[in-house]
Amino acid sequence: MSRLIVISNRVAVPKARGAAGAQGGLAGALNAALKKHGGIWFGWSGQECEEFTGNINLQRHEGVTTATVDLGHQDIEEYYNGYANSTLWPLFHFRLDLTQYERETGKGYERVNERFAESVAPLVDRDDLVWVHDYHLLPLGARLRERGLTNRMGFFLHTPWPPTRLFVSLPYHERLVRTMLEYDLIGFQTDEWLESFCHYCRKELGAEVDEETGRIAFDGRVTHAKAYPIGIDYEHLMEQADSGEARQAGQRLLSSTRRRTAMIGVDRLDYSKGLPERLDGISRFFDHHPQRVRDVVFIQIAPPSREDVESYQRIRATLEQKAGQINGARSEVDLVPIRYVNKGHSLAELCGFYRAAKIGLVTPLRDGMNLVAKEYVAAQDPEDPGVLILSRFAGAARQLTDAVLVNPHSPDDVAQAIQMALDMPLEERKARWEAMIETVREDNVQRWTELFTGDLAAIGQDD
Ligand SMILES: O=P(O)(O)OC[C@H]1O[C@H](O[C@H]2O[C@H](CO)[C@@H](O)[C@H](O)[C@H]2O)[C@H](O)[C@@H](O)[C@@H]1O
Ligand SMILES: O=c1ccn([C@@H]2O[C@H](COP(=O)(O)OP(=O)(O)O)[C@@H](O)[C@H]2O)c(=O)[nH]1
Repeated sequence: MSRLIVISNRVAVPKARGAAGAQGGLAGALNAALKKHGGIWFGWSGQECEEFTGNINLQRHEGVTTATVDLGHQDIEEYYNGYANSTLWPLFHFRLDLTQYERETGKGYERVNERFAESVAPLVDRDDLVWVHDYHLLPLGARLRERGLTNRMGFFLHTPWPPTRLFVSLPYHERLVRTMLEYDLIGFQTDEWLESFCHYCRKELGAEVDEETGRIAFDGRVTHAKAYPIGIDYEHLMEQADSGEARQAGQRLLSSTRRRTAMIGVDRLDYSKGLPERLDGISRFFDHHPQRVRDVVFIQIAPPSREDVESYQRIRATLEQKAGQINGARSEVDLVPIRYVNKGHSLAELCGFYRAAKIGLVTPLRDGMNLVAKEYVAAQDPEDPGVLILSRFAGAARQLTDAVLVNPHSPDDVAQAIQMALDMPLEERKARWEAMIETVREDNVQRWTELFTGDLAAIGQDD
């Protein structure tokens, strides 16, 4: 079996940047993938240095070798806060209103991709499989090819890929996608994003695209594109869910809610997660059913994320204001309907909360996958499972079709789903859960890794 070289912006090293929970689903998923496969995980340390030196910090932790570099202030500003998170992230989540197009940040993005290529290239052996992740590193494969790497190289996009009519608003969009076609295999979370990418390649680049097989021929090269929905590390989650830490966390939550039904939301504080819209839906439920305010309590866990980006500062302020308004209008001396927790929790604690909460609210406006939805399902008591309310615009909705699917933009829809969930008979809850747990258990992160790396390794063998 070839060694795997995983390259991503975010690397889960013990001292990584950010509070617990702020690192999102990618870090946990890749950690699981590498434990299984062996190899090296390269990326940014999350630390800022005076000037980029290219010095690599090698560490071995729980069987995974990480190789990280520090970035200078200007690099972080232009590449991470700038082009990645103020241009590509909003654009890829269909938010043209938040997308900034700045030539300087684009240059910083190119520069950091160049630096990554320069630093990681010497670590790659001839037979290694190279697997690059996410929108931070779209041109990295091309930069590695320029350095003479002929390895099989794959790329996985964890976010959505936007429709062509939105994507073409990006200056130099053609140049960016041309660089992506230097990868041998490009993976997407769902067929929808895959189709949008193929559509772009056909319409804008004039590439020859076989929609059936995902074969894209352009400029004398062939790239394969396919959907690989990411899953959770099911076994690991079950161990965590069985721990004393999980039980304690669940108990703590239950004793604080007394006899009220707990509803839970767990999301990085990101505008793509639809948090203010979720509160609007809850508020609408209270408007329609004032007598039920005493029956439910909503707990939103929202660790801060990308705090140096202005749109993230704004969403935080909006959310705090909205939670305050609803609580102001609905609280009693012994009752606060919304608990907004601005810090992260361990997976074990989350499992305890998931199980104690009889409703899981996962209502992003747009999301590549959303692993929280799958974790919520996995953590349920099979004899008395809770109800998952899930946005139809999350990648996860393609697989979890037995969740209560909602339009997160509609407060009425969300309110109605809450009512339905609260009143759902045990039989129906069980039937829905049984239908969902199978895909959560089987289509796990190990399977995702095997499918992607298996396809990547096979490329070239029968072409
Ligand atoms: O690294 P950050 O800037 O702190 O952000 C955290 C991660 O957020 C995004 O996660 C995505 O990947 C998940 C796993 O595939 C998926 O379920 C989710 O829908 C995506 O939003 C981002 O794409 C990652 O690069 C970040 O590390
Ligand atoms: O306090 C928290 C909040 C979230 N998470 C984890 O962060 C990930 C979020 O992944 P998801 O795919 O839902 O969204 P992303 O943040 O990657 O966009 C999940 O594995 C959560 O368990 C965590 O460990 N602690």
